[in-house]
Amino acid sequence: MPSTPDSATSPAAAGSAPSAPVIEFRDVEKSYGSNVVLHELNFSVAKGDRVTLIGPSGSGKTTILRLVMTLEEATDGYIFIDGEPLTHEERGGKRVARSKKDQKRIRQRIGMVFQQFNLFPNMSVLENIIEAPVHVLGQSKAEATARAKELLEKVGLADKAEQHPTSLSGGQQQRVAIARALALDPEILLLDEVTSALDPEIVGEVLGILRNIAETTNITMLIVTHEMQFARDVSNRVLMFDGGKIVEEAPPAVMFSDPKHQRTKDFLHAVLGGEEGTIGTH
Ligand SMILES: Nc1ncnc2c1ncn2[C@@H]1O[C@H](COP(=O)(O)OP(=O)(O)OP(=O)(O)O)[C@@H](O)[C@H]1O
Repeated sequence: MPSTPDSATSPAAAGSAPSAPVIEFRDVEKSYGSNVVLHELNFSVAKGDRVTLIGPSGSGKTTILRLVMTLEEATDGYIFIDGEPLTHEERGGKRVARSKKDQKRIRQRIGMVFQQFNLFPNMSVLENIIEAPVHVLGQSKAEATARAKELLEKVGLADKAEQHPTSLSGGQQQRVAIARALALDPEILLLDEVTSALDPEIVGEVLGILRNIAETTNITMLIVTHEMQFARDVSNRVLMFDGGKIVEEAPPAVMFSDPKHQRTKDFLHAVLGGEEGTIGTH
């Protein structure tokens, strides 16, 4: 198995400018004991793509994000970020782990927002946002603070910088978490069910901010969500998973109005209550 993206099929081989996919999964397998949760998974994500992963509970969507974030390691296969192996590479015919230093360097290009916010409760909002820029990227406190203030403005929380996360609503905490992920100026943003822990009436405020980020930046996004309208609005590709495999891929307008695979039809019917034809029409 080659350790770099296949030159025979790359744009470079076809004579155009060389550009590796931003994310590539090649024959990735993930097991927990005897439970195989991802089966020889192959897909790639181009720069600026917004890819939504949908599928029933347990189909492996979150595991994919956790693999990209290096919170989990694949059992087999290779993940490439900008053409560079993330956690493992092939050397001398063997699958070899990369150094923690290399993994950390690559991971700095990736931001993730979790369902449960994961903010530091003992730090102020501002301290939460500048922590990684200062300690991971080595920015000065002044530089990181200036950027954090811009981001707080962007997520509508400029007046909350000195408060602690516990004094904020769930929606506000998630907006802080989004600002924190953006503070690293990530090339890739991973969104894992970011509205699932929120009361229905504040889901819209968080999705509105993410829509704005999608419209005003070129950040590559990998999104796990049950908010099909959000997927319709933001993404250009939808991948339907079942049992750790991709069963169907399509642009959202096609996936939500004319799914081909029976599993996709059943899933969308269950999620949308038979209203799949109306997604994107309002
Ligand atoms: N740390 C773990 N240890 C053991 N099994 C795990 C672990 N994490 C995930 N799994 C299993 O991996 C499978 C895929 O889980 P994953 O969370 O990726 O699914 P999902 O599609 O994101 O589901 P949901 O929509 O419910 O979040 C499930 O069967 C789950 O039980």
